[in-house]
Amino acid sequence: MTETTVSYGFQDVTPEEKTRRVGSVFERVARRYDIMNDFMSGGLHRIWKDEFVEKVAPRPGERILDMAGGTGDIAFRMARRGAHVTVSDINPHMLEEGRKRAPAKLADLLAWQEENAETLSFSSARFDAYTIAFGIRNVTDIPAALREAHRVLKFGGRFYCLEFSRMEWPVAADLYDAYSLKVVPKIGKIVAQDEEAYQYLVESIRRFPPMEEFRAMIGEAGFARTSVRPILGGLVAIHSGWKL
Ligand SMILES: C[S@@+](CC[C@H](N)C(=O)[O-])C[C@H]1O[C@@H](n2cnc3c(N)ncnc32)[C@H](O)[C@@H]1O
Repeated sequence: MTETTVSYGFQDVTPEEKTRRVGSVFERVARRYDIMNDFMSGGLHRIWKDEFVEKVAPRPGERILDMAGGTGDIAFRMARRGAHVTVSDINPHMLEEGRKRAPAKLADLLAWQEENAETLSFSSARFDAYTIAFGIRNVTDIPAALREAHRVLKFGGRFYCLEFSRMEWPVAADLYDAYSLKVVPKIGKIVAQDEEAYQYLVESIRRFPPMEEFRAMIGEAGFARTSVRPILGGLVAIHSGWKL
């Protein structure tokens, strides 16, 4: 009998092993996670996150679940617009860094809760919107996480995902490949003292499904009116869908 495997970067491992290894990656990098994002992307991740939150268009009083919310970058942006945001992540070390960084004036709008995206403890039809930024490719069972996103949304609720994808500009794509696979792990070694963690993070981008394939997966989870907006030729993409 063949054992089910999933990708951990370029390696195929058991689902349990992926969950364990991803947990270890984010435990190790939690303290340097935010500074590494600036180093790796030259600050671009801030612009992508701003664009993502523009698309979400949170309204005052809305209840939003920011899944795989890590150290809170997306949640802070949405809470600044008056939304009540539950920041959930499987990793307590990432949430702990987020709590430390949270602006005091947003405290009443933020709740922090450890959760596995695949098996949420929230009741059904609870949130107006669900966001997940640079998180879904780290989840072991992606279809299960998408089904859970659909379950916890109210009817009329919105789903948004920001994730790295495949750049489709030919020359730029080759340069980006070389930069991410060869340079980023070295930056990880210097800044976060962890080359292996950043090797995984860049390899996992290559193993993530292409935009249209991922869009189909969102549809299979039950979402309607799915769409995808590529940014920088598909380097990153914003996927969205509705629970109708
Ligand atoms: C690259 S970080 C993204 C953090 C944040 N959303 C951001 O944009 O900066 C990925 C996060 O996914 C979380 N994660 C991985 N697997 C998860 C799962 N099954 N359920 C919830 N969070 C998960 C990790 O712990 C990590 O905090």
